[in-house]
Amino acid sequence: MSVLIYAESAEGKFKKVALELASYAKKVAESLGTTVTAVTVNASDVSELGKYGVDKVLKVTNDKLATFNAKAYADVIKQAAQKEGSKVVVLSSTTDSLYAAPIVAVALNAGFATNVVALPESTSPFVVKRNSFSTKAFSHTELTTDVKVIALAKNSFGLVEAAGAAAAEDFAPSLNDADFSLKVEGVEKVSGKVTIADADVVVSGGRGLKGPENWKMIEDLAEVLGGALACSKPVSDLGWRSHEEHVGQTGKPVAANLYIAVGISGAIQHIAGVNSSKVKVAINTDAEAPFFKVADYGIVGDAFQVVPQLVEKLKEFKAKNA
Ligand SMILES: Cc1cc2nc3c(=O)[nH]c(=O)nc-3n(C[C@H](O)[C@H](O)[C@H](O)COP(=O)(O)OP(=O)(O)OC[C@H]3O[C@@H](n4cnc5c(N)ncnc54)[C@H](O)[C@@H]3O)c2cc1C
Repeated sequence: MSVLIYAESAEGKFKKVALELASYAKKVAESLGTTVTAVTVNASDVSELGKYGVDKVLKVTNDKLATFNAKAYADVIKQAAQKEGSKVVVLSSTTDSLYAAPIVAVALNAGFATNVVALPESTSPFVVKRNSFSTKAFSHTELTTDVKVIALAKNSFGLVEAAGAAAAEDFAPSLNDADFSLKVEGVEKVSGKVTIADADVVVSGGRGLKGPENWKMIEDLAEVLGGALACSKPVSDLGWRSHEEHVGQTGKPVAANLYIAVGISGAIQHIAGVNSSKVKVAINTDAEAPFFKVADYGIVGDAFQVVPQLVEKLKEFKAKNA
C-alpha cells in the first residue's frame, strides 16, 4: 500500500526533484496512513532519500538501464508498484519522467494527472490541484481509479527534511528485450554548465540586448548567481543564442526559484513557459512591458547600465558573506 515514487538520478546521484518527490510523498503517505517506497535505477548511495521521508528503497542495478529508456523504466516502475501494492505512484515532471509516466499509468490501469502543484485536496475522493492552460489557471481533478499516477510540477512543493532512515532492498524486475530495440550509440554531455531543468536560478536575455555580442553581462549575472542561461524565442531564431536556451511555450519550461528576464517584453508565449518560477524579476526600459504584470520585482532601466551594476553588487555581497 506504500506510496511509490520514482527517484530520478544522474550518474548515480539523486536529482533535486527526487528529494522533492520524497518530501511530497511523505505527506501524502501520512494522510493515507501508510509509508513511502522509492524505486531507484543505478543510484549508488540511496541513504539520502531517508532524510526526506522515504521508508524503503527498491534498488535496481542493471547495465541495460544505463541510459533512460521510457518503456523499460516504466516497466520497472510498474513492477515496483505491483510489488508494493501501491495505490498512489508519484513521478516528477522532468522530460524523462513525463515520458514514462503515461506508460506506467496505462500498465497499471491508473488515472493520470500531470502538473500537480499541491498536496491532494482530499484523498477520498482523490482530488489534486493542477496547473492548466499554460499555467494561467488551476484545475481540480478527481482521480476515480483504484491506482493513481501523478506527476508533480517541479518546485511546487520544495524540500522537507524528515528524521528517518530508508531500508534498502535490491530489486531485480524482469526486463523485456523488445523494449531495447533502440540502441543508444553515445551520449554527449554538457559539462560545467547548470542546465535549465536543474537550475534554481535562470537568467534570460531577450531582443532588448540588441545582439549576441552583448551577452557577456548576462553570462556574468548567471555566473555570480550560479544560474543557467536562457533566452526568448526570437533570440534563438536570430541565431544569437543556441536553441537549447530558448524558453517559453514552444521552448523549454522553466520552474526555477528565481527567473530574471532581461530585455524581454513578456509576450504571452514567453510567460506561459516561465510562469511557474517562484520569483520573477524583469529588467526593461519600458515601464509598460507586459512582463511587469507578472513580475515579483521589476527594474525599469537600461539593461546595459543595470546588469553590470547588479553583477558588481552581487560580487561584493558574496565576497562579504563568503
Ligand atoms: C506560436 C508562437 C509560439 C511562441 N513561442 C515562444 C516561446 O516559447 N518563447 C518566447 O520567448 N517567445 C515565443 N513566441 C514569440 C513571442 O510572441 C514574442 O515575440 C517574443 O517572446 C518576444 O521576444 P523578446 O521579448 O525577446 O523581444 P521583444 O518583444 O522585441 O522585446 C524586447 C524588450 O526589450 C526591451 N528593451 C529594449 N532595449 C532594452 C534595454 N536597453 N534594456 C532593457 N530592456 C530593453 C523592450 O522594451 C522590449 O520590452 C512565440 C510566438 C508564437 C506566435
